[in-house]
Amino acid sequence: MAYDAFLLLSFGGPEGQEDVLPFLENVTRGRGIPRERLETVAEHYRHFGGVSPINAQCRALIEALRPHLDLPIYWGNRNWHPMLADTVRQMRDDGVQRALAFVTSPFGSYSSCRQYLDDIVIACAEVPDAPAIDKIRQYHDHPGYIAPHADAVRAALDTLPSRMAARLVFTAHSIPTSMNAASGPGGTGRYLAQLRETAALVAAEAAPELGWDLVWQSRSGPPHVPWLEPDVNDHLEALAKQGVTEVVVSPIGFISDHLEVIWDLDEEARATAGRLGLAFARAATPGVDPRFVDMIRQLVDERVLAHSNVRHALGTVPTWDFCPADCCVSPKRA
Ligand SMILES: CC1=C(CCC(=O)O)c2cc3nc(cc4[nH]c(cc5[nH]c(cc1n2)c(C)c5CCC(=O)O)c(CCC(=O)O)c4C)C(CCC(=O)O)=C3C
Ligand SMILES: [Fe+2]
Repeated sequence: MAYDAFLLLSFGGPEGQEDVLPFLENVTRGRGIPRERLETVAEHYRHFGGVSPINAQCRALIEALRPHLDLPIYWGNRNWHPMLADTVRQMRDDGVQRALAFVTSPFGSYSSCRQYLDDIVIACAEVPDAPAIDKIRQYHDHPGYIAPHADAVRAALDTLPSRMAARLVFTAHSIPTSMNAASGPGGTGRYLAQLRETAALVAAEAAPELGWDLVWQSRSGPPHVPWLEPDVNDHLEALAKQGVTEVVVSPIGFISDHLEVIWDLDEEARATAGRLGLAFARAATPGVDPRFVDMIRQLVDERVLAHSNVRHALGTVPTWDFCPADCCVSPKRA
Protein backbone atom coordinates (compact mmCIF):
# COMPACT_ATOMS: atom_id res chain seq x y z
CA MET A 1 0.00 0.00 0.00
CA ALA A 2 1.34 3.45 -0.86
CA TYR A 3 0.68 6.31 1.57
CA ASP A 4 1.69 9.95 1.23
CA ALA A 5 0.75 11.17 4.72
CA PHE A 6 0.49 10.05 8.35
CA LEU A 7 -2.46 11.17 10.46
CA LEU A 8 -2.55 11.18 14.27
CA LEU A 9 -6.23 10.78 15.13
CA SER A 10 -7.16 11.49 18.74
CA PHE A 11 -9.93 12.41 21.16
CA GLY A 12 -9.14 16.09 21.68
CA GLY A 13 -9.47 18.13 24.85
CA PRO A 14 -10.16 21.71 25.95
CA GLU A 15 -7.31 24.22 26.12
CA GLY A 16 -8.90 26.84 28.38
CA GLN A 17 -11.91 27.41 30.65
CA GLU A 18 -14.00 28.77 27.77
CA ASP A 19 -13.47 25.53 25.81
CA VAL A 20 -14.73 23.19 28.54
CA LEU A 21 -18.48 23.24 27.90
CA PRO A 22 -18.34 23.32 24.09
CA PHE A 23 -15.86 20.41 24.22
CA LEU A 24 -18.13 18.39 26.51
CA GLU A 25 -21.07 19.11 24.23
CA ASN A 26 -19.07 17.71 21.31
CA VAL A 27 -18.16 14.57 23.27
CA THR A 28 -21.66 13.80 24.50
CA ARG A 29 -23.85 14.88 21.56
CA GLY A 30 -26.51 12.20 21.07
CA ARG A 31 -24.95 9.87 23.67
CA GLY A 32 -27.46 10.24 26.51
CA ILE A 33 -25.10 11.47 29.23
CA PRO A 34 -26.97 12.98 32.21
CA ARG A 35 -26.52 16.72 32.83
CA GLU A 36 -25.14 16.13 36.37
CA ARG A 37 -22.38 13.91 35.00
CA LEU A 38 -21.40 16.66 32.54
CA GLU A 39 -21.22 19.20 35.35
CA THR A 40 -19.07 16.87 37.45
CA VAL A 41 -16.67 16.24 34.57
CA ALA A 42 -16.55 19.97 33.75
CA GLU A 43 -15.28 20.51 37.32
CA HIS A 44 -12.45 18.02 36.73
CA TYR A 45 -11.32 20.05 33.72
CA ARG A 46 -11.79 23.34 35.58
CA HIS A 47 -9.53 22.04 38.37
CA PHE A 48 -6.70 22.07 35.80
CA GLY A 49 -7.49 25.53 34.45
CA GLY A 50 -9.78 24.11 31.77
CA VAL A 51 -6.76 22.58 30.04
CA SER A 52 -6.69 18.88 29.24
CA PRO A 53 -3.18 17.45 28.97
CA ILE A 54 -4.15 15.38 25.94
CA ASN A 55 -3.40 17.94 23.22
CA ALA A 56 0.11 18.65 24.55
CA GLN A 57 0.63 14.88 24.65
CA CYS A 58 -0.40 14.58 21.00
CA ARG A 59 1.98 17.42 20.06
CA ALA A 60 4.81 15.71 21.95
CA LEU A 61 4.08 12.40 20.23
CA ILE A 62 4.22 14.10 16.83
CA GLU A 63 7.60 15.68 17.63
CA ALA A 64 8.90 12.31 18.87
CA LEU A 65 7.68 10.60 15.69
CA ARG A 66 8.98 13.18 13.21
CA PRO A 67 12.59 11.90 13.01
CA HIS A 68 11.35 8.33 12.46
CA LEU A 69 8.68 8.70 9.78
CA ASP A 70 9.27 9.45 6.11
CA LEU A 71 5.73 10.82 5.72
CA PRO A 72 4.37 14.30 6.44
CA ILE A 73 2.48 14.21 9.75
CA TYR A 74 -1.02 15.61 10.25
CA TRP A 75 -3.14 15.72 13.42
CA GLY A 76 -6.90 15.77 13.82
CA ASN A 77 -9.29 15.17 16.74
CA ARG A 78 -12.81 13.88 17.24
CA ASN A 79 -13.92 16.47 19.79
CA TRP A 80 -11.66 19.53 19.77
CA HIS A 81 -9.34 21.59 17.60
CA PRO A 82 -7.61 20.69 15.43
CA MET A 83 -10.91 19.09 14.33
CA LEU A 84 -10.52 16.19 11.93
CA ALA A 85 -12.53 17.81 9.11
CA ASP A 86 -10.22 20.87 9.13
CA THR A 87 -7.19 18.58 8.98
CA VAL A 88 -8.69 16.61 6.08
CA ARG A 89 -9.25 19.91 4.22
CA GLN A 90 -5.60 20.85 4.81
CA MET A 91 -4.44 17.45 3.58
CA ARG A 92 -6.58 17.85 0.45
CA ASP A 93 -5.12 21.35 -0.16
CA ASP A 94 -1.60 19.91 0.24
CA GLY A 95 -2.33 17.28 -2.41
CA VAL A 96 -2.48 14.26 -0.09
CA GLN A 97 -4.07 11.26 -1.84
CA ARG A 98 -3.97 8.46 0.73
CA ALA A 99 -3.20 8.84 4.44
CA LEU A 100 -2.56 6.25 7.13
CA ALA A 101 -4.18 7.06 10.49
CA PHE A 102 -2.90 6.07 13.93
CA VAL A 103 -5.63 6.20 16.57
CA THR A 104 -4.70 6.92 20.20
CA SER A 105 -6.60 3.90 21.50
CA PRO A 106 -5.16 0.38 21.20
CA PHE A 107 -8.48 -1.47 21.59
CA GLY A 108 -11.67 -2.48 19.82
CA SER A 109 -15.15 -1.19 20.83
CA TYR A 110 -17.39 1.49 19.37
CA SER A 111 -15.74 4.30 21.39
CA SER A 112 -12.16 3.21 20.79
CA CYS A 113 -12.33 1.89 17.21
CA ARG A 114 -15.51 2.19 15.13
CA GLN A 115 -16.29 5.75 16.23
CA TYR A 116 -12.89 6.83 14.87
CA LEU A 117 -13.70 5.07 11.57
CA ASP A 118 -17.03 6.91 11.56
CA ASP A 119 -15.20 10.19 12.30
CA ILE A 120 -13.07 9.62 9.19
CA VAL A 121 -16.12 8.92 7.01
CA ILE A 122 -17.95 12.01 8.32
CA ALA A 123 -14.93 14.33 7.94
CA CYS A 124 -14.17 13.09 4.42
CA ALA A 125 -17.82 13.56 3.39
CA GLU A 126 -17.53 17.23 4.43
CA VAL A 127 -14.50 17.87 2.22
CA PRO A 128 -14.81 17.63 -1.59
CA ASP A 129 -11.98 15.52 -3.09
CA ALA A 130 -10.86 14.39 0.36
CA PRO A 131 -7.95 11.94 0.48
CA ALA A 132 -8.56 8.29 1.28
CA ILE A 133 -7.74 7.55 4.93
CA ASP A 134 -7.01 4.06 6.25
CA LYS A 135 -6.75 3.28 9.97
CA ILE A 136 -3.82 1.40 11.48
CA ARG A 137 -4.75 -1.83 13.26
CA GLN A 138 -5.31 -2.25 17.00
CA TYR A 139 -2.15 -2.78 19.06
CA HIS A 140 -3.24 -4.00 22.52
CA ASP A 141 -0.56 -6.74 22.63
CA HIS A 142 2.24 -5.07 20.64
CA PRO A 143 5.60 -5.33 22.44
CA GLY A 144 5.97 -1.54 22.05
CA TYR A 145 2.79 -1.09 24.08
CA ILE A 146 3.40 -3.83 26.67
CA ALA A 147 7.04 -3.04 27.52
CA PRO A 148 6.58 0.62 28.60
CA HIS A 149 3.55 -0.33 30.74
CA ALA A 150 5.53 -3.19 32.31
CA ASP A 151 8.52 -0.97 33.11
CA ALA A 152 6.19 1.60 34.61
CA VAL A 153 4.62 -1.04 36.85
CA ARG A 154 8.10 -2.07 38.04
CA ALA A 155 9.06 1.56 38.71
CA ALA A 156 5.83 2.09 40.67
CA LEU A 157 6.45 -1.07 42.70
CA ASP A 158 9.89 0.24 43.64
CA THR A 159 8.26 3.23 45.37
CA LEU A 160 6.19 1.02 47.72
CA PRO A 161 7.38 0.01 51.19
CA SER A 162 7.41 -3.74 50.49
CA ARG A 163 6.79 -4.66 46.89
CA MET A 164 6.32 -8.36 47.67
CA ALA A 165 3.01 -7.57 49.38
CA ALA A 166 1.62 -5.43 46.57
CA ARG A 167 -1.38 -6.15 44.37
CA LEU A 168 -1.42 -4.98 40.73
CA VAL A 169 -4.63 -3.21 39.77
CA PHE A 170 -4.99 -2.63 36.04
CA THR A 171 -7.58 -0.10 34.87
CA ALA A 172 -9.27 0.82 31.61
CA HIS A 173 -12.15 3.11 30.68
CA SER A 174 -15.45 1.48 31.58
CA ILE A 175 -17.94 1.17 28.72
CA PRO A 176 -21.58 0.03 28.70
CA THR A 177 -21.74 -3.79 28.84
CA SER A 178 -23.79 -3.58 25.61
CA MET A 179 -20.88 -1.73 23.95
CA ASN A 180 -18.48 -4.41 25.14
CA ALA A 181 -20.76 -7.14 23.81
CA ALA A 182 -20.84 -5.42 20.40
CA SER A 183 -17.01 -5.13 20.30
CA GLY A 184 -15.13 -7.17 17.73
CA PRO A 185 -16.40 -8.94 14.61
CA GLY A 186 -20.03 -9.96 14.96
CA GLY A 187 -20.03 -8.68 18.54
CA THR A 188 -17.64 -10.94 20.44
CA GLY A 189 -16.72 -8.90 23.54
CA ARG A 190 -13.37 -8.01 22.07
CA TYR A 191 -12.75 -4.94 24.31
CA LEU A 192 -12.74 -7.04 27.49
CA ALA A 193 -10.84 -9.89 25.82
CA GLN A 194 -8.09 -7.54 24.63
CA LEU A 195 -7.81 -5.79 27.98
CA ARG A 196 -7.53 -9.12 29.82
CA GLU A 197 -4.73 -10.05 27.45
CA THR A 198 -2.95 -6.70 27.88
CA ALA A 199 -3.21 -7.02 31.67
CA ALA A 200 -1.89 -10.59 31.67
CA LEU A 201 1.04 -9.65 29.40
CA VAL A 202 2.01 -6.59 31.45
CA ALA A 203 1.72 -8.53 34.73
CA ALA A 204 3.82 -11.42 33.38
CA GLU A 205 6.53 -9.04 32.16
CA ALA A 206 6.53 -6.73 35.21
CA ALA A 207 5.98 -8.94 38.25
CA PRO A 208 4.88 -12.54 37.56
CA GLU A 209 5.01 -13.28 41.30
CA LEU A 210 2.23 -10.80 42.16
CA GLY A 211 -1.54 -11.18 41.91
CA TRP A 212 -3.47 -8.80 39.67
CA ASP A 213 -6.97 -7.66 38.76
CA LEU A 214 -8.55 -5.84 35.84
CA VAL A 215 -11.03 -3.14 36.91
CA TRP A 216 -12.69 -0.07 35.40
CA GLN A 217 -12.63 3.68 35.75
CA SER A 218 -14.39 6.82 34.53
CA ARG A 219 -17.89 5.33 34.35
CA SER A 220 -20.43 7.64 32.75
CA GLY A 221 -24.00 7.32 31.50
CA PRO A 222 -27.29 7.01 33.41
CA PRO A 223 -27.15 4.78 36.53
CA HIS A 224 -29.69 2.23 35.21
CA VAL A 225 -27.48 1.38 32.21
CA PRO A 226 -24.99 -1.39 33.12
CA TRP A 227 -21.31 -0.59 32.51
CA LEU A 228 -18.25 -2.81 33.04
CA GLU A 229 -17.54 -3.30 36.77
CA PRO A 230 -16.07 -3.20 39.36
CA ASP A 231 -15.08 0.43 39.59
CA VAL A 232 -11.49 0.94 40.72
CA ASN A 233 -12.56 2.71 43.93
CA ASP A 234 -14.93 -0.11 44.95
CA HIS A 235 -12.21 -2.60 44.14
CA LEU A 236 -9.66 -0.86 46.37
CA GLU A 237 -12.19 -1.14 49.19
CA ALA A 238 -12.61 -4.88 48.55
CA LEU A 239 -8.83 -5.37 48.49
CA ALA A 240 -8.40 -3.51 51.79
CA LYS A 241 -11.06 -5.77 53.35
CA GLN A 242 -9.09 -8.80 52.14
CA GLY A 243 -6.02 -7.51 53.97
CA VAL A 244 -4.09 -6.11 51.01
CA THR A 245 -1.91 -3.18 52.14
CA GLU A 246 -0.20 -1.94 48.93
CA VAL A 247 -1.41 -1.39 45.39
CA VAL A 248 0.06 -0.36 42.06
CA VAL A 249 -2.63 1.07 39.81
CA SER A 250 -1.65 0.75 36.14
CA PRO A 251 -3.90 2.39 33.50
CA ILE A 252 -3.26 -0.14 30.73
CA GLY A 253 -6.32 1.16 28.85
CA PHE A 254 -4.57 4.42 27.96
CA ILE A 255 -1.51 5.51 26.00
CA SER A 256 -0.92 8.78 27.88
CA ASP A 257 -1.57 10.48 31.23
CA HIS A 258 -4.60 12.43 30.05
CA LEU A 259 -7.30 13.92 32.23
CA GLU A 260 -9.10 10.69 33.07
CA VAL A 261 -5.79 9.35 34.40
CA ILE A 262 -4.66 12.41 36.35
CA TRP A 263 -8.10 13.05 37.83
CA ASP A 264 -9.83 9.67 38.20
CA LEU A 265 -6.67 7.89 39.42
CA ASP A 266 -4.24 10.49 40.80
CA GLU A 267 -6.96 12.40 42.63
CA GLU A 268 -9.90 10.07 43.24
CA ALA A 269 -8.40 6.58 43.47
CA ARG A 270 -5.41 7.89 45.43
CA ALA A 271 -7.79 9.53 47.92
CA THR A 272 -9.76 6.29 48.22
CA ALA A 273 -6.55 4.37 48.92
CA GLY A 274 -5.53 6.97 51.51
CA ARG A 275 -8.85 6.60 53.30
CA LEU A 276 -8.37 2.84 53.38
CA GLY A 277 -4.77 3.04 54.58
CA LEU A 278 -3.49 1.40 51.37
CA ALA A 279 -0.05 2.36 50.09
CA PHE A 280 -0.72 3.56 46.53
CA ALA A 281 1.48 4.04 43.46
CA ARG A 282 0.14 4.92 40.02
CA ALA A 283 2.13 3.50 37.12
CA ALA A 284 2.86 5.78 34.16
CA THR A 285 1.48 5.32 30.63
CA PRO A 286 3.69 4.97 27.50
CA GLY A 287 3.49 8.67 26.47
CA VAL A 288 6.57 9.25 24.29
CA ASP A 289 8.54 6.21 25.44
CA PRO A 290 10.93 5.43 22.54
CA ARG A 291 9.59 1.87 22.32
CA PHE A 292 6.04 3.16 21.91
CA VAL A 293 7.17 5.68 19.29
CA ASP A 294 9.02 2.89 17.48
CA MET A 295 5.87 0.75 17.65
CA ILE A 296 4.06 3.38 15.61
CA ARG A 297 6.85 3.37 13.04
CA GLN A 298 6.67 -0.43 12.92
CA LEU A 299 2.90 -0.34 12.43
CA VAL A 300 3.34 2.07 9.52
CA ASP A 301 6.02 -0.18 7.99
CA GLU A 302 3.83 -3.23 8.57
CA ARG A 303 1.11 -1.69 6.42
CA VAL A 304 3.38 -0.18 3.78
CA LEU A 305 5.46 -3.35 3.40
CA ALA A 306 2.42 -5.61 3.69
CA HIS A 307 4.28 -8.39 1.86
CA SER A 308 6.84 -8.68 4.66
CA ASN A 309 4.30 -10.42 6.92
CA VAL A 310 5.93 -9.09 10.09
CA ARG A 311 3.19 -8.51 12.65
CA HIS A 312 4.47 -8.04 16.17
CA ALA A 313 2.05 -9.44 18.74
CA LEU A 314 2.67 -11.02 22.14
CA GLY A 315 -0.84 -12.39 22.66
CA THR A 316 -3.35 -14.52 20.79
CA VAL A 317 -6.38 -12.24 20.40
CA PRO A 318 -6.15 -11.51 16.66
CA THR A 319 -5.89 -8.07 15.02
CA TRP A 320 -6.36 -7.15 11.36
CA ASP A 321 -5.80 -4.21 9.05
CA PHE A 322 -9.38 -3.51 7.95
CA CYS A 323 -12.33 -3.92 10.33
CA PRO A 324 -15.33 -5.78 8.87
CA ALA A 325 -18.64 -3.87 8.79
CA ASP A 326 -20.07 -5.82 11.74
CA CYS A 327 -17.11 -5.01 14.00
CA CYS A 328 -17.40 -2.71 17.04
CA VAL A 329 -20.80 -1.37 15.98
CA SER A 330 -22.58 1.18 18.15
CA PRO A 331 -24.64 -0.71 20.74
CA LYS A 332 -27.66 1.38 19.73
CA ARG A 333 -27.52 -0.36 16.36
CA ALA A 334 -26.32 -3.70 17.69
C1 LIG B 1 -13.27 3.39 25.69
C2 LIG B 1 -13.01 4.85 25.97
C3 LIG B 1 -11.80 5.51 25.94
C4 LIG B 1 -10.45 4.93 25.61
C5 LIG B 1 -10.23 4.98 24.14
C6 LIG B 1 -9.86 6.34 23.59
O1 LIG B 1 -8.87 6.91 24.04
O2 LIG B 1 -10.57 6.81 22.69
C7 LIG B 1 -12.04 6.87 26.25
C8 LIG B 1 -11.05 7.87 26.27
C9 LIG B 1 -11.22 9.20 26.62
N1 LIG B 1 -12.36 9.78 27.14
C10 LIG B 1 -12.09 11.12 27.34
C11 LIG B 1 -13.02 12.05 27.83
C12 LIG B 1 -14.38 11.81 27.96
N2 LIG B 1 -15.06 10.62 27.75
C13 LIG B 1 -16.42 10.79 27.98
C14 LIG B 1 -17.42 9.84 27.82
C15 LIG B 1 -17.25 8.48 27.42
N3 LIG B 1 -16.05 7.85 27.19
C16 LIG B 1 -16.32 6.53 26.79
C17 LIG B 1 -15.37 5.56 26.46
C18 LIG B 1 -14.01 5.82 26.31
N4 LIG B 1 -13.39 7.05 26.48
C19 LIG B 1 -17.73 6.36 26.80
C20 LIG B 1 -18.45 5.08 26.41
C21 LIG B 1 -18.32 7.57 27.19
C22 LIG B 1 -19.78 7.89 27.32
C23 LIG B 1 -20.22 8.71 26.15
C24 LIG B 1 -20.16 7.94 24.86
O3 LIG B 1 -20.87 6.91 24.74
O4 LIG B 1 -19.41 8.34 23.98
C25 LIG B 1 -16.62 12.15 28.34
C26 LIG B 1 -17.95 12.80 28.64
C27 LIG B 1 -18.13 13.02 30.10
C28 LIG B 1 -18.30 11.69 30.80
O5 LIG B 1 -19.38 11.13 30.64
O6 LIG B 1 -17.35 11.26 31.44
C29 LIG B 1 -15.36 12.78 28.36
C30 LIG B 1 -15.04 14.20 28.73
C31 LIG B 1 -10.75 11.40 26.94
C32 LIG B 1 -10.06 12.78 26.99
C33 LIG B 1 -9.36 12.99 28.30
C34 LIG B 1 -8.69 14.33 28.34
O7 LIG B 1 -9.33 15.37 28.05
O8 LIG B 1 -7.48 14.37 28.65
C35 LIG B 1 -10.20 10.21 26.51
C36 LIG B 1 -8.83 9.99 25.96
FE1 LIG C 1 -13.24 -2.63 15.21
